[in-house]
Order: sequence, then C-alpha cells, then structure tokens
Amino acid sequence: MSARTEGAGPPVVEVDHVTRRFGPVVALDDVSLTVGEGELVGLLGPNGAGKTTLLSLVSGLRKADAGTVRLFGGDPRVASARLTLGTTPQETGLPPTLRVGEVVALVAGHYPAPMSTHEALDRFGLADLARRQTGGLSGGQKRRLAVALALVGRPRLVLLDEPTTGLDVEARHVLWQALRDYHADGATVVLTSHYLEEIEALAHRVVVVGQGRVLADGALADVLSLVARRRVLLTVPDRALPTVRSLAGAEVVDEQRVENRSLSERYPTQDDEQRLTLLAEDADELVRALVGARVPFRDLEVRGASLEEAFLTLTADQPDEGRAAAGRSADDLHDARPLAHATEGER
Ligand SMILES: Nc1ncnc2c1ncn2[C@@H]1O[C@H](COP(=O)(O)OP(=O)(O)OP(=O)(O)O)[C@@H](O)[C@H]1O
Repeated sequence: MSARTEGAGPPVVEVDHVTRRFGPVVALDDVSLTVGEGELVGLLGPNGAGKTTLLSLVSGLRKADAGTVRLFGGDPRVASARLTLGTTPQETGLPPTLRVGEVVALVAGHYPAPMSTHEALDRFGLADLARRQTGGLSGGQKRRLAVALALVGRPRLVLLDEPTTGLDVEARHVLWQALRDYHADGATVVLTSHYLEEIEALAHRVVVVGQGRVLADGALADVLSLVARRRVLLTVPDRALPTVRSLAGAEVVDEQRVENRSLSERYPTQDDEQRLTLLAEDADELVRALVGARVPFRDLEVRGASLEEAFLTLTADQPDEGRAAAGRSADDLHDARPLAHATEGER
C-alpha cells in the first residue's frame, strides 16, 4: 500500500450538498462530507438514517438528485474513478458453487497489484476454508469473505457497509484487526455501523447520521462524549427556567408546555409549567445542582442514554446545534440499501 498523502491531491471523497430521494422519502437531505486520504471514518446512525444511500452514491451505484459526489476527484459513475475502490455492501451475492479460494483469485485477477490469495485468506482467518464452496459458508464466514474481496485488490479506499453484522465476537475481532492493519498500510476506510462499540474500536473520526442529515462530525472522543450524555427529564414552573438554563454541565434540548398541570394531584400549581429534557454529562451532578439551586422540579426521570436515544435526541435537536456540539466540521453522508440490489431504474 502506498504511503499516506494527506493534503496532496483531491480528497478521496467529496460529497457536496447532496440530496437523494426515493419517491417521497428523502434519504439524504443536503449532505456534505469530505474524507481525506488515510482517514478511518465511521458512519454511525440508526436504521434508515441514510448511511447505505450515501455509500451507494460514493461508489457510483446510484446518483444524486442534487449536489455532486466526487471520488478521487472524479465522477464515481465513471469506471476509471472506481479503479482503486473496494466495497462491501450489506448483502453480498457470492457464486455458491465456487470455492472460497477461487472467488478470491477471480476478484484479485481484476486488479493490477492485488494481494495473493493466500494473504487475503490469511488476513481474514479464512485459510482453512479455501476449498469450501461459498454456498456452504455460514453467514459470518460469508461476511468475512465479502470484506476480504473488498480488500484483495489493495484499494486506496474501502467502503464497508456494516461489515461485522452477523459475526460472533471472535470473528468480529479478527475482522477489526484486519481493517486496522489495512488502514495502517495507508488505506482510507469508511464504514457504517449501528454499533457504537464497533465505531469505538475502529474509527478515528465519527460522523453521526440521522434522518438523512449529518448530526455530528468530529473526533471519536468528541462524538463519544456527545452520545454518552444522560437525558434528564423534569417538570418545572416557568419562573425556574432561567435557573435551569444557567446550570453548568447541562443543555436544555427540549421544552414542552405542560397542558394538564391542574391534573397533578401531588404537586398542584397555578404556575405555567414546562417539561424539560436536558442532556447532562453527569446526571447525578445535575440533580445535586437542581436541589442546591432550590429548583422546584417534579417528575424527575434520568435515562441511561442508549445510543438509540442519543440518536433520537440528536435527530430532534436542531441540526446545526448537533454539529456544533461535536466539533463543527460536519457535513454528511450516507445510505443503506443493499448496493447489489440497485437497478438501472432506481439509479
Ligand atoms: N431503494 C429504495 N427504495 C425506497 N426507499 C429507499 C431505498 N433505499 C433506501 N430507501 C429509504 O431511504 C432511507 C435511508 O435508507 P438507507 O438504507 O440509506 O439508511 P441506512 O442508514 O443505511 O439504514 P440501515 O442502517 O437500516 O441500513 C430509508 O427511509 C429507506 O427506507
């Protein structure tokens, strides 16, 4: 693999104000994202966020309705721009009667300087399966083979759509290590995942995608701190709002007027009230601060923010604020349909 050439030449991927619809569904909504040579970027987002759609645009399988996508400075729909691209869609159709070693050799034969079949099989723990017909592989073994096929040609850019779905823990770790090694050789890697753990294990930069938009884009640590926050919900009278908003370490992300306050038997009040959702780095500290400031709150809930909840919160948040919170370099991306299923009509 060639040495990294960050800063030299065009970015590996440039997505500029891209929108992509499927009928009434806006899969990508004015997304911009740049990936430089040698980056290892994780696209994190819930189902339907637009991750696969983004990858399919970058790999030239689909085209944008608006905006531009560049791959190594060229049009990804032109074959020459894809010469040094390796992809693994979510679902891979493998010829069932060909043996694992044969498929690897077949794919390698399409590239000018591929890995040897032996090296590709070895990197992905597939050496013992070289003579097995692909139709006889388990789901996890097929995933590993799919990733090996994406890398056998030594591409400069690898796009991996949920590479470890269906893998057991050991196989997942084998694959993570193979990807780390490949990236260390100088390649640029973009992968999608639903799993924070996977992104944490691999990515240096994380792009959180939701509802077709980039919600956050930043260094791994920045994005982790964003999604690791806790959600604290509480109801307070309007007069306490300035105090709550001024508390350090918490951000009010939602306010809903409480309509049925007269129905609250335990805490009858004549005041107008708001149901607040706060994102707190330390929920315990926030509750102590609320008590210390004598905020007359009720119906307190502290939720361990699952990643899904973090996504929902980010999605509900104003997109600009979401980006700013994670580091302001955001743009966007993404897609999620099995790439192999794209038809000419769909493109
Ligand atoms: N071929 C298609 N036809 C119709 N709608 C589509 C198609 N491909 C994607 N969509 C829609 O576009 C939106 C984004 O889908 P996409 O597959 O890109 O998301 P994703 O983040 O990759 O999801 P997942 O993590 O579930 O794979 C979804 O609402 C999806 O239903």
